[in-house]
Amino acid sequence: MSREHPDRAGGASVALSGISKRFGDHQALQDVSFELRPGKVTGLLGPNGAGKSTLLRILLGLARPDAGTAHVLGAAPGTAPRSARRIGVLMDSVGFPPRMTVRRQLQISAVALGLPASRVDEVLAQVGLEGDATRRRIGACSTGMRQRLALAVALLPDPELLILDEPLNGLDPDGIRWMRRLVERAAAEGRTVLMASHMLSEVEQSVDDIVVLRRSVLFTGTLQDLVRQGHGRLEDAYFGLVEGSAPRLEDSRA
Ligand SMILES: Nc1ncnc2c1ncn2[C@@H]1O[C@H](COP(=O)(O)OP(=O)(O)OP(=O)(O)O)[C@@H](O)[C@H]1O
Repeated sequence: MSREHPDRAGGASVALSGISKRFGDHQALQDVSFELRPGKVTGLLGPNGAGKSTLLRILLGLARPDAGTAHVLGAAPGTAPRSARRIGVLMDSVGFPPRMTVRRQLQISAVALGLPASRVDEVLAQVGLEGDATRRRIGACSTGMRQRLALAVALLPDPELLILDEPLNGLDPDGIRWMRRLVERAAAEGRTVLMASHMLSEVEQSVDDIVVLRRSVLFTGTLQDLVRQGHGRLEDAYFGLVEGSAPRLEDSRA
């Protein structure tokens, strides 16, 4: 099954070229370039402070790069027509108002996006939040339930592009398997999925392509090619890249 969207015809749905970003005297991103393809899940890997969240914020138009260009669904970040309904974002599941119920939070998000109320029940079912769980105050939800709610908000608009920052946080093994299937299905439907995660073993099971970031792009390509660099082990390939890059990172702070 493949969804038809004009921006998906052939080209990349996200293209970054030469993106750099500095905070004071700290160079957070340096000359970052890569592309994301429709129908693929791309894993964004990198150690703490590598610049992953900064990059996601730039993609969403929440931060401005100092240099470089970004195209997201055929436009500059944050400017694609109807972008709020074409991009689903899971970045933080702790920011919800604690006294709000799960269902009410989704109803408000649906109204804000101009979506029909029926969409709320559809996504609640999709993320496995039904019955009593939908009437629970968010403050009384488990971390895993909040993560499912955050994903439900991301899925509400039936987006072409899904940006997921640490989507597996707080999920139990069953939740992790469920998330993997959901992401796989999203890609099979022709969506573009970018997933930042520290969980290498899970990334290895979920993604088609990989970007390894540590201020600069250390690798961009298929999972298969990266694993081959580690002689069959993603972990070895990852640490080979990341540990090999450490001196250059320190040099940059001078
Ligand atoms: N608004 C800001 N002001 C100053 N420094 C910032 C700001 N945002 C990020 N940084 C710095 O930029 C670097 C990259 O941060 P970022 O949060 O993008 O990394 P990350 O890869 O997402 O890390 P983590 O895996 O820990 O979430 C870090 O050194 C961080 O302290």
